[in-house]
Amino acid sequence: MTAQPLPDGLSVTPLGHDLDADIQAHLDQQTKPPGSLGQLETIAAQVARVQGTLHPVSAPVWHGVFAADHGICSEQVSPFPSSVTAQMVHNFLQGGAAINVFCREEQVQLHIIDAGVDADLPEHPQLLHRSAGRGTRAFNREAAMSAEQLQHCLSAGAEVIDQQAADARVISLGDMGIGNTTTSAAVLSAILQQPPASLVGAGTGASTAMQQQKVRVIEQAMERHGAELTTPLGCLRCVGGFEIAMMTGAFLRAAAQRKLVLVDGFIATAAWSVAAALQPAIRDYTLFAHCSDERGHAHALEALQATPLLHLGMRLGEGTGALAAAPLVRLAVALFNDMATFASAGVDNREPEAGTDG
Ligand SMILES: Cc1cc2ncn([C@H]3O[C@H](COP(=O)(O)O)[C@@H](O)[C@H]3O)c2cc1C
Ligand SMILES: O=C(O)c1cccnc1
Repeated sequence: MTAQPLPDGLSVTPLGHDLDADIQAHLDQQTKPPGSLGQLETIAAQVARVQGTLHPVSAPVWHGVFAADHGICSEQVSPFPSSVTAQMVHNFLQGGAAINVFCREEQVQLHIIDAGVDADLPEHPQLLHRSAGRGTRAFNREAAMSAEQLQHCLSAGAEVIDQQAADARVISLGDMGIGNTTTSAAVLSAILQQPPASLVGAGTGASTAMQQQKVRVIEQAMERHGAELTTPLGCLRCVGGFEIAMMTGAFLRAAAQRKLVLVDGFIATAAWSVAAALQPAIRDYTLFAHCSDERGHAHALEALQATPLLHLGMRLGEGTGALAAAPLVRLAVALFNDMATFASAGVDNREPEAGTDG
């Protein structure tokens, strides 16, 4: 087993607590009973802490959809053919996918990243060519990717953040890759040390028999790769995907650059779980946007002690769940910045109760 190095620029510094008291005092001076805006207050406080300011901002938001193909599709783990990955990339570039509508409505900048799609893709201003190869290998039979491909993915994910999202304050990542619910279940199973059956679900609509096949190929992979799966990068190399590894690099770089990261559904959570295993401080910079209807997602979030904001019954990917939470971040930050205080509005603050100290 060879140790895999983590590329430079991916270490994440834990947030300090210097501003915490000022942030809380600001929230408590606003014209509302203390804490009455619930999680909107928590979100605003987190954005302020991430940005190190009492004047946080919720824009620009940058969204990247990382696309790649998966060798494991040769084992009949998805009802859809791998060709759909490239076809959906064309759909993204033509503006017709769900994520295009989210980005237009939210005025979010969108890039598609070819992390390793099995097709020739066109030149297009929104498409970034960063391919690590034309799809991974079937991970139940051999390692999904080489050590060089893994390093390429981690570095390319980080570079995409530097090159395309330098001024963004919020980073939202999505995926496109037929077969990647199986890949993600394998990654999460190894990272969280949970049985594959607890993380496998229907994906794009797998039957019960097909879900049993998904469990089988992951169990075969566990047996084949053994101790290689005990390190986060070994796990990514043996059973990961090109888009997932690139998302891991992008998540780490975004947090290293003190940007807020929005985590989408099952696939993004798999990529994030590797990032968190490498750099636990990434949690300080993270909002878990939603709980996907993919069966293993609730289980993974619970194991990661992560509380998602939304439960909308979505199970699409592309980053749609992440962007569904973007309006909440905008609202939370606007409330923090724009509400009057008791003093400025001339509203009487609460009085100490008789017989108590405070
Ligand atoms: C038309 C279409 C659009 C999608 N957009 C995201 N996914 C989602 O479904 C795929 C994973 O599911 P599985 O593991 O079952 O193949 C990923 O590409 C994911 O992003 C899509 C799937 C389809 C079919
Ligand atoms: O939650 C997700 O990310 C997801 C679920 C099903 C299919 N594709 C993605």
